[in-house]
Order: sequence, then C-alpha cells, then structure tokens
Amino acid sequence: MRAIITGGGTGGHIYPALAIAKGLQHRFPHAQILYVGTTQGLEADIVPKANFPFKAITVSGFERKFSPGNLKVAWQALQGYRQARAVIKKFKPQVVIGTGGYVCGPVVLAAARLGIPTLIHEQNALPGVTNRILSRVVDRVAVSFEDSMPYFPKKAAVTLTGLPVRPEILQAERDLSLASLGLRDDRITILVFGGSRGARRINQAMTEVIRRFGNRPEVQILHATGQAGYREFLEQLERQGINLDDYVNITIVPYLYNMHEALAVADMVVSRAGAATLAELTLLGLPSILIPYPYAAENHQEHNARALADRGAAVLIKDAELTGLTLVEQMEGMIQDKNRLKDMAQVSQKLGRAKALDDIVDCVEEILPRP
Ligand SMILES: CC(=O)N[C@H]1[C@@H](OP(=O)(O)OP(=O)(O)OC[C@H]2O[C@@H](n3ccc(=O)[nH]c3=O)[C@H](O)[C@@H]2O)O[C@H](CO)[C@@H](O)[C@@H]1O
Repeated sequence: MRAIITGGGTGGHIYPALAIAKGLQHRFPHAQILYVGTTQGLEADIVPKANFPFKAITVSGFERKFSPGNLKVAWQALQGYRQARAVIKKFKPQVVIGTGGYVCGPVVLAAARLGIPTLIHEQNALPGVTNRILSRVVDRVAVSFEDSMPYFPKKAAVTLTGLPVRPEILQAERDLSLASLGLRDDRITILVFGGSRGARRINQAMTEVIRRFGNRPEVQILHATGQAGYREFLEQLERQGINLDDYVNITIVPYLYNMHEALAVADMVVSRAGAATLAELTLLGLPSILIPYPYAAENHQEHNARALADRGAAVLIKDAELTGLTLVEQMEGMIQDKNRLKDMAQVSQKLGRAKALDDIVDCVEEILPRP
C-alpha cells in the first residue's frame, strides 16, 4: 500500500500524522509512506528524524483579514497546488491523509481532484479552517471530539475516532512511576503543566497555590513550568519570599520528559486545553482544571475544554479569570470532595478513546480502492 501523509506547522498536527504513519506500517507491513510538508514548518525537522521520507512544497497561511500579503500567499497556494499534483502523480498513492495545517490544503485537494481516496483527521473540538474547507471534498473525516461534528457539512462522512496518544502513556505503572519521580503513595498528587511550552499565566497563579498547599500532609504537587519560564518562576518565588526547600511536597521542574510517569501517578491535573493533553487525560480517566490558552487559533482550546467541562469531566477557568485565589479555590473544592473527584474521573474515562489509532487506520482501510 502506498500513502501520502500531510500535516504541519506545529507539533499538534505533526505528531498525529506520524502516529497514523506508524499505524499504517503496523497494519500494512510493506506500506510505502511519503510525508509532504513545507520547509518552514516544524515537520521539516521532525519527520526526517522519525525516518519517514519527506517532500516539501511551497505554501503559507492566509492572514485572516485582507492584506496585500495575501496576494503573495494566493500565488504560493497555486504554486503549492501544482507541486502537490506533481508529487502525487509521481508517487502514485492509493490514499492521501491530512491532519491539518495549511500544507494539507493543496495536497488533499489535488488528491481528491485526481480521484484518489482522501481522509482528514481533526484534533480539536472546533475544526481548523483548512479541515473545514477540505471536508467538502474528502471521502472521510475522522474527529477527536464529538463536539466538532456539527461544524462539518451534513453529507460529509464523519467518524469519531479520537486522537492517537503516545503508547507509553497507556503503559506506565503507578508504583514504578511514584518511585521514579520520588513521590509518595499516601498523598493526593496534583500534576500542573501548561502545554508543551509551559504557561506563564499558570506559573503566576501557582505561587499562591504553593503558599496554600506547601507542607499540607495530604497533598503533593508536581509542576512543570515550561523550559522558557523556569528561571523566571524561581525568581518569582524568591521575590515573594517562598523558599522551596521549606516545602517537601512541592516539586518544580522545567519540563517533564517522563510525562507518562507523571500522568500515571496524578490524581488530578491542572493544565491548558491542547487536544493531545485532553486525549491523554481522558484516556487515563483523570479529572482536571483546564485553563484554555486564549490566543490559540479561533480560541479553539476553549472549545476543547468545554467538551470535557460541559460533561462534568473538568472544571474550566478562563485565562482572564485566572488568579492564584481562583485556582486555589477550585483545587480545594476538588480535593475536599472525594466523591466529586471520583465522579469527574469516571466521566473523563468515558470520553477517552484507547483505540483511536486503530479506528483511524480502519477508516483508511475502508476507503482504499478494492483490489
Ligand atoms: C498553543 C496552541 O495553539 N496549541 C495547539 C497545539 O498544541 P500542542 O501540541 O502544543 O499542545 P498539546 O496540549 O496538544 O500537547 C502537549 C503535549 O506535550 C506534552 N508535554 C507537556 C509538558 C511537559 O512538560 N511534558 C510533555 O510531555 C503533553 O503530554 C502533550 O502530549 O496543537 C493542538 C492540536 O491541534 C491544539 O489543540 C493546541 O491548542
């Protein structure tokens, strides 16, 4: 089987694309896969490192308002379309899969117009612009949240699959992870992080949390500040007269390379509302306090967070309303009420989709041309 996979710009589109590529290789051991992206996107760096052949075409994003720059972008889009068509004609894929980002536009459109089966995967509860447009021409749309379904045209074939997560997230064991992280078994463990790059606003609110929860015997906190915010956070604590050496139950790190272990020991999570994070939280049935990043495209993180909060799996705090006190109050509410925490965990687990990758590969198999 021969497949072209495309998706790019940020890790949020690239990692699901790579997961699908690996899923196809697993199902079809002789699969030949070509990844199409741009040279400017992160994919140009990440994809070759993952050992997939990579081909770049020229595309860039439109500005959302009219600007002369958009004429150049329109010209590039036409070029990109021609390049995509040429790549497709040469590689002769049986299927073309897009996971969002501008580069998907010309590649998936050219494939559809050449009569090649196409599938797109949407990660967020509010679908991105490219996927919304492409949904009119593709054979299948795979989505991560039920809430995104109404945004696609009625005649589109939309399937709820979920978002594939890293396999180690499901495999980590609680006891080994507690030992590896140096945490205790007899405390409620609260994991705090702000997406892959950290969140200054969450870090700011955390000083008050540390003041309130520091040395509380029933609680321990593991907080990843983000690489860029680590120094600043420590300075902030120092200015406020908080000495971490005084608190045995607070662990602060710049980044969690062992997120699978952190999630395995957590009883509740405080985080931004990126799609990958939410897929991980629901897969493990973790209750959470979500503070959506308000500048994500079209405020899509708030839609992601609502998909959990409206059903009772999470508490949503808007970034503009986040203070140390609001966070402390919500955390207290969850820690004090064990039944509520348990109910939230159950709802969260029901939203998790452990078979996401398998279900996406099933969708691909269904649209493949019959031999
Ligand atoms: C700012 C922004 O626009 N982000 C978008 C980007 O998310 P982006 O990929 O940045 O963020 P996500 O929350 O989806 O993923 C973060 C990932 O980093 C991991 N992690 C995080 C911190 C840490 O210390 N260690 C660690 O391993 C998390 O476990 C998770 O797997 O693409 C997603 C999918 O389109 C969107 O939903 C997000 O809104």
